[in-house]
Amino acid sequence: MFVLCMTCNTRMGIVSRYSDLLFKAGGNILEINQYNETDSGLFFMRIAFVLTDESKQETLTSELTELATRLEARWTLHDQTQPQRVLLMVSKFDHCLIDLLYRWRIGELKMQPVAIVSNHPRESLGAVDLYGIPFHHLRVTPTTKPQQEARLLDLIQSTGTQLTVLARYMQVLSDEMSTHLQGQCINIHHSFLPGFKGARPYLQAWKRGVKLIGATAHYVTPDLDEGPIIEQDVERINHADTEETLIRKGRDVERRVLARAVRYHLQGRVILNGARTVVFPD
Ligand SMILES: Nc1nc2c(c(=O)[nH]1)N[C@@H](CN(C=O)c1ccc(C(=O)N[C@@H](CCC(=O)O)C(=O)O)cc1)CN2
Repeated sequence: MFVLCMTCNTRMGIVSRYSDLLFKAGGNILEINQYNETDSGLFFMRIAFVLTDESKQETLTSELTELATRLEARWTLHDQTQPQRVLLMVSKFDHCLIDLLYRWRIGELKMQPVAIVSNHPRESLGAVDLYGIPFHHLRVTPTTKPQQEARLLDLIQSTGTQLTVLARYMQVLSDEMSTHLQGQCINIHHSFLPGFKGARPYLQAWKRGVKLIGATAHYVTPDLDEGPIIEQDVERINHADTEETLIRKGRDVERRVLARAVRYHLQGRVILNGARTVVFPD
């Protein structure tokens, strides 16, 4: 199966042009989603299709390129039989990492984990099964971040990483690194953004006395906790909760929000729209 994502200035006939092109190329559309953003005049579309004759893929790609040029469209085409190479990053809290690895092991997340990176030694993860995925301890201090990030960048390039997931990685990536990874790095923030940014959102939530806590998965940008949001969810809490019970209740929300965001990204269901996203959920 292939997934085509495109965005361009809206006009009549975009859907029919693509569906006609795919039909003539022997493509069978399995799922199609589109959205017209009236304010901006932008059009967004995702088409999942199979090719009845795989040998036509090259011709199809050149025809799609021509059409995108005529439409001045931004587009991507992913062969879903080629799982994306994913680098997972973690600090002390491993619940999101373990959850992603479990969903990968049972086939829910179609990805190819290529490395697990932590700023803490392997022992900090205890007896967690990493299924033979190479583990890299990249220690960092405020003064060694450039060197550490140079090693991280080497690893991302040498493993052919296509998606980096910050699964409770608690170090701020530099402007250079987050810009280099634009649209290819997803972070799980343990609050319902824009509320309670920073490193201790559950303490902030407890002090504020909120009745709902949440989690937010977003693409990483140089602006801390400001990246385009992919997915969010909440959990009801009450006056009797402490920071500890919020951290416990928060773990479940973080796990499901990050897993959904990673799945949507891997399935080509997220299209960047400036500082926001268009998401076609499954
Ligand atoms: N460029 C970005 N890098 C990271 C982002 C981001 O949005 N843009 N998100 C963080 C994750 N995060 C919240 O979700 C977060 C992590 C860490 C901190 C923080 O203040 N860290 C301190 C050090 C904390 C420590 O050593 O324990 C720091 O880096 O000085 C705030 C928010 C991941 N990276």
